Amino acid sequence: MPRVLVSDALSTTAVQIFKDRGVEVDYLPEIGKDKDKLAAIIGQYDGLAIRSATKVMAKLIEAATNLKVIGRAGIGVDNVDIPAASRKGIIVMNTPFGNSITTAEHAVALMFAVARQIPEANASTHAGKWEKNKFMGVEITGKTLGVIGCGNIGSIVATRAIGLKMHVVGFDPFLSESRAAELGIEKVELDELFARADFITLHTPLTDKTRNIVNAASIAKMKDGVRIINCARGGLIVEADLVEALKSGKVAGAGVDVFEVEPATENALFHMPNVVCTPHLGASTSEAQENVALQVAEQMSDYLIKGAVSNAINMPSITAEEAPRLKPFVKLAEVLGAFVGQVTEDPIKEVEILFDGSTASMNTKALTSATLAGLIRPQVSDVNMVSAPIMVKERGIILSEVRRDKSGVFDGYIKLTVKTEHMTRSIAGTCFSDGKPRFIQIKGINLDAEVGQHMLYTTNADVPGIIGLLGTICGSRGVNIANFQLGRDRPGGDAIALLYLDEPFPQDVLAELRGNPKIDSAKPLRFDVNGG
Ligand SMILES: NC(=O)c1ccc[n+]([C@@H]2O[C@H](COP(=O)([O-])OP(=O)(O)OC[C@H]3O[C@@H](n4cnc5c(N)ncnc54)[C@H](O)[C@@H]3O)[C@@H](O)[C@H]2O)c1
Ligand SMILES: O=C(O)[C@H](O)COP(=O)(O)O
Repeated sequence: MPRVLVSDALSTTAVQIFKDRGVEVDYLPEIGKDKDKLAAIIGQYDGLAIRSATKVMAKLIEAATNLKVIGRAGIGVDNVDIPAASRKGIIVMNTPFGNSITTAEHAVALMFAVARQIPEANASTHAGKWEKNKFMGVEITGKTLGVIGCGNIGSIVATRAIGLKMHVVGFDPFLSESRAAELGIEKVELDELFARADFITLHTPLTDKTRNIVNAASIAKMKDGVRIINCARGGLIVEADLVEALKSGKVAGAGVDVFEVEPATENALFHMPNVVCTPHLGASTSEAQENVALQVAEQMSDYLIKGAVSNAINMPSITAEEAPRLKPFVKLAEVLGAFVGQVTEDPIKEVEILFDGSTASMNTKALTSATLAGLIRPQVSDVNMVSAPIMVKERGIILSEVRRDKSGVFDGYIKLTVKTEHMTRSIAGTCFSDGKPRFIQIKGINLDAEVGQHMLYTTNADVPGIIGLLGTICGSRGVNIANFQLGRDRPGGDAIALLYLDEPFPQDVLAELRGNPKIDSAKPLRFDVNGG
């Protein structure tokens, strides 16, 4: 039974869902804050469910020897070292929509709070001061709101603001004109947004491009008296620059839910007039927390139990419905990759994967990942469908995928072609109704060969006596041949043989075979025929 650790304060709905789905679960909501304790136990778990308090960095990932999936009950995954997780073959998934409305509402709430100085007025009133003249606010009706990042949350904020009679300008490099029109917002460049907005709200992920997007230079481009709201990530604003701009009056107010360093127990923004701070509460409503807990537990269970992948950051999605149909083809793709990976010694420069007929309409991203995993596993043993694409990219291998309509007798097949400096190799395979992978073409030679755990692949000229030669050498050295497959491109042309063996082919017999002038090459192969 797979085992999951919940290391942050998720709704306990998640715990029940894990149990109902047949996943053992430990709920230790405080442990995520204690790096050492977490590292000491993480090796026991197949899954880790987190919010933003658990930092899953390279050291923890190193210790996570059994971990297969990290589930983020929320949106931002900047607390997870995704490249390190991918290299280790760990899927990272989030719950992209579960808390968007809640977070958008928090941004709108902060905007009002800043516009009308509600927290300070509240504190003053509770203190019995009745400072009616002190808290003069501004209306938001008719004002321009600049939304930086018009994805799920940004677009909800935009539509709410339009409902509040604001004019909305948006900057997002991935926002199309048609989407902007659909939302009723004006798409502008960043500098124009800075120049025109009375209120600015941030809704981008924290990336190298967005880090420090609000700094002294960008603030200088803004309107005097601008108000800034940040419910996205702390690193988007240079806090020291914001403090200076608040002091000078350039920025009239700020609503800040997220900080450069969290938990933020000390910060230069604290105690400043008209700075409204909340402790990363954007996603903290009972509705959102139920949503994300339920969703993350379902997604993680689906993956651990059924192999279905949804909302993964570092792996193509595989739905629970398609997982059973895809499974044999994933195996086929791995086996094709493994064949070429084992017979290719030169560094690989290019990989082409052709999806013919029915395979072209399958989840080819998943099939490509599986092919690549099989292909590079002989060189890097610790690789899977998650880590293979990143490793292939890191090695500078050029990858191309081709899809085409059914072109031959098979309903569909996959053909893998690999180029090195010196040669091009190709292999094709399909799955029959028994779900078993078959090689249907090797080196352009047609055949119909099952996949065995231990095999020997030889190439030779098509001349009489090869079967006898292989049989004699193997027989005299006690190597039992369980089965045999032959193929040739034409009479007297190039020929190949596949021998099915009970055990790995002995090295000394291999040397004898390779020394025989009738055999061009002989390569022992091993396939994981039983593994998922
Ligand atoms: N305060 C909270 O509790 C809380 C809750 C949820 C999400 N968040 C944060 O909000 C962020 C946004 O969430 P979302 O669900 O809207 O994500 P999303 O992926 O739907 O939207 C992000 C948008 O940012 C855009 N973007 C990327 N780089 C940009 C750039 N350089 N300039 C402008 N736009 C850029 C993207 O194109 C995308 O449209 C998350 O990454 C997360 O960090 C915070
Ligand atoms: O990215 C998110 O989903 C938010 O930052 C929420 O974080 P939290 O789960 O720690 O509240």
